[in-house]
Amino acid sequence: MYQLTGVSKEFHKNGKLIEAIRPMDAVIEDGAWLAIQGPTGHGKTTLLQLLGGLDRPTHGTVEFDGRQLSSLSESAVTKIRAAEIGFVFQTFNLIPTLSAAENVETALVPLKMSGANRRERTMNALESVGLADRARHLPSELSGGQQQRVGIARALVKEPRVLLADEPTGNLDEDTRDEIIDLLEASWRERGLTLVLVTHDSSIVKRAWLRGVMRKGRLTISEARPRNPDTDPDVDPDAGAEAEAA
Ligand SMILES: Nc1ncnc2c1ncn2[C@@H]1O[C@H](COP(=O)(O)OP(=O)(O)OP(=O)(O)O)[C@@H](O)[C@H]1O
Repeated sequence: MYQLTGVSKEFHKNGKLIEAIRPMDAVIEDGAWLAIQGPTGHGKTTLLQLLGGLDRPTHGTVEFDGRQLSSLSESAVTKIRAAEIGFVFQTFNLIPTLSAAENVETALVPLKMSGANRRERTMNALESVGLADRARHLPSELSGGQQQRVGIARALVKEPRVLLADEPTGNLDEDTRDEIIDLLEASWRERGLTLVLVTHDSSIVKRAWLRGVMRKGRLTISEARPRNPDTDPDVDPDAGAEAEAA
């Protein structure tokens, strides 16, 4: 799914150089469930932005499904992002003046489908997160957990290949956190997604399949738990090798 080679990201602020990502390599296999933790300011969000094509590395290449995000035009990356990459944010990022359904539907606008098709997919997505009966509610009329469910429906409605979640439960209490992680995990399992999630919460990392640690701008990935063949979907063991050969 992802192959990062020699990737670094530098920022310049007030005449100072900030090395948010130091030169690193990584492979994230198709169908992986990777939870990334690490101290604050060590590059986790920056890494997610590179994986999502929201930003470009200073050096190195980010390959997504055989395509080098770093060398594609802005419009080509925007197209990939719109069709194949779902984002979930800590602060939900819903548009306050739009209903739950309208917020979800916004993700389909760039995909050029009929209004009827958009509305049908929107309702299916809201139903899949248990919020069909809240379709007309504004974000301010929903609880934090419900708002995050809308955020997840918005990310899933386009049927992405990857879900990138940045502290998706950071603003929620523990019970709601567990519900949201259950939902993300079910989506990963049922839809065969690749799930990459950043969190400060060790109890979430224990549920993931792979544990990533981001320290001083470098990611190391290790197995968090053995794969359970009864409940975990298959991954394509050659995905990394294929990306390497491409
Ligand atoms: N747009 C930017 N301009 C300048 N510096 C930036 C920018 N984005 C991030 N940084 C800096 O890069 C470093 C890594 O930031 P990043 O947000 O990736 O860390 P993080 O691990 O996600 O932190 P947290 O856990 O607090 O969210 C920090 O020193 C941050 O100040």
